[in-house]
Amino acid sequence: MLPVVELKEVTHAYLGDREASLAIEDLNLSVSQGEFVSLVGPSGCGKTTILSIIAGLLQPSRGEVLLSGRKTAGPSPEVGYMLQQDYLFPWRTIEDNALLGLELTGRLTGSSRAKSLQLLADMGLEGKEQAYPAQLSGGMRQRVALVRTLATDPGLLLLDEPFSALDYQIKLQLEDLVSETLMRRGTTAILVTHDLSEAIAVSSRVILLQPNPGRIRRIFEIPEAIRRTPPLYARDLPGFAELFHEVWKEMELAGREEM
Ligand SMILES: Nc1ncnc2c1ncn2[C@@H]1O[C@H](COP(=O)(O)OP(=O)(O)OP(=O)(O)O)[C@@H](O)[C@H]1O
Repeated sequence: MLPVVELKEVTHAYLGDREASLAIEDLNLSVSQGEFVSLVGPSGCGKTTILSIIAGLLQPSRGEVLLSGRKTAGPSPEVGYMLQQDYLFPWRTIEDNALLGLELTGRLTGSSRAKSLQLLADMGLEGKEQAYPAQLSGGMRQRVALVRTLATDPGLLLLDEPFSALDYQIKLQLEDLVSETLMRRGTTAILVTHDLSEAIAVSSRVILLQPNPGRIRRIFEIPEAIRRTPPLYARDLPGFAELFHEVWKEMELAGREEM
């Protein structure tokens, strides 16, 4: 089967007035259907640049990105992008916010609306449909943003630190919910996070990047037992702490070598 997303020799330099800065260089990455991959690494190693390129928001200076085998040219409805901030519209109800992606892509029908309302209920938001964002907690708003992204049924979900602004306990609950929802739907996802324990708990593969320029330093395959266990409980499994220390050590080295 074709990979959902494939990066081939992708290089990107940001152009300033006087000089170009090389953000990522010769990056090769392939993500298969149903995989949940995390990108981790020291600040500035190119994680957000990679997501922006996959989302079609940024054209790489060199190399190519294939979505299900097809070369990308700009943003695709196949790709859902969820950010740290929820970006809900304060003047729209929760239901109307959740349906926004469907509306904008001309896919709002009786059946897609019913599915979205069900998804809101699955996310524990039943009864909140007619509320406004300001009446909800941060964790609830982030769940609405997730429903809005999933409602369009993207083949690939990009998550840029979606839990980092939340309280620790809420963050753990949301990790569980998102991981379970994505696994059930078979959604392919790429997560950017600074939280190594989150990356190990939710992913099938953790990709460690190093900066200057951004390159893949090491790929950690997450053992099946950890992968199949809800993130909250995965953290207590044998082998989790060792894996955490291994990734941590490698990340320290990646950060130190650039200094
Ligand atoms: N718009 C831009 N213009 C110029 N340089 C940029 C721009 N965006 C990012 N960079 C540079 O590209 C490199 C990669 O940045 P990027 O934001 O992708 O890294 P990151 O790993 O997501 O960082 P962080 O973990 O701090 O969010 C950094 O050196 C950064 O300074």
